[in-house]
Amino acid sequence: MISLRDAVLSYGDRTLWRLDLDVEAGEFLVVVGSNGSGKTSLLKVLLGLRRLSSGTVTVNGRPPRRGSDIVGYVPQHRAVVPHTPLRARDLVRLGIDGHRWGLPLPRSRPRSGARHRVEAVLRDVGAETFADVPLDLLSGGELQRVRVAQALATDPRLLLCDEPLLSLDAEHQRIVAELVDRRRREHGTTVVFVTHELDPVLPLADRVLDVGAAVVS
Ligand SMILES: Nc1ncnc2c1ncn2[C@@H]1O[C@H](COP(=O)(O)OP(=O)(O)OP(=O)(O)O)[C@@H](O)[C@H]1O
Repeated sequence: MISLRDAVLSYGDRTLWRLDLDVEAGEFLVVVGSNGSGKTSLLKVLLGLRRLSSGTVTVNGRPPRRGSDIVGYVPQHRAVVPHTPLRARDLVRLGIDGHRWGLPLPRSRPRSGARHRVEAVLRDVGAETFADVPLDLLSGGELQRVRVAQALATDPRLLLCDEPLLSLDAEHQRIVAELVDRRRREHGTTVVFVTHELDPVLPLADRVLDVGAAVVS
């Protein structure tokens, strides 16, 4: 599903990592590394939002393409704007209608069946009961479930999660990690999961990649 060959990411003179990596379909890869080691940058390469400095990357056999339906993304959490008019179900709907990743993408045409799809993913993550609650009123754990639902809205084959356990208590860390893993088990979705919290995901992970150890010396 993912292949990186002699893949190097540098910013100016600073090389963040050099990676040779194959991730199989249905694999659960956990990515760790210190602050600033390049974990988010790796996800952005896989999303087609950053170019490698050298080497090659393919996702599902092709160079990554921004806005691809086969990739779902749970970005690093940012605070919800107070008094936002958006409800949980609206956020999930945006995952289908084109304003994914906070970027206005060209395809903003509503798709047939989108409403049913929104209901289905809200059900999948157990968010039906708070689907109509404004986002700024949701608890951290509820909001994180809705953000996972948004990433799953296009039925992706690859799910990229950037620290989805941040600021959740231990119980909700387990709930969110298991939610992602259930998706992987039931649909064969490949998972790349960036986290500083290893305990909740170690029982689920096939492999752990330390990008901090993948730096060129
Ligand atoms: N466009 C850019 N130009 C220059 N430097 C950048 C750019 N984007 C990111 N960086 C730097 O690259 C480093 C890696 O950033 P990245 O966000 O990938 O780290 P991270 O491992 O996800 O960190 P954290 O754990 O703190 O979220 C940081 O030092 C960051 O400042």
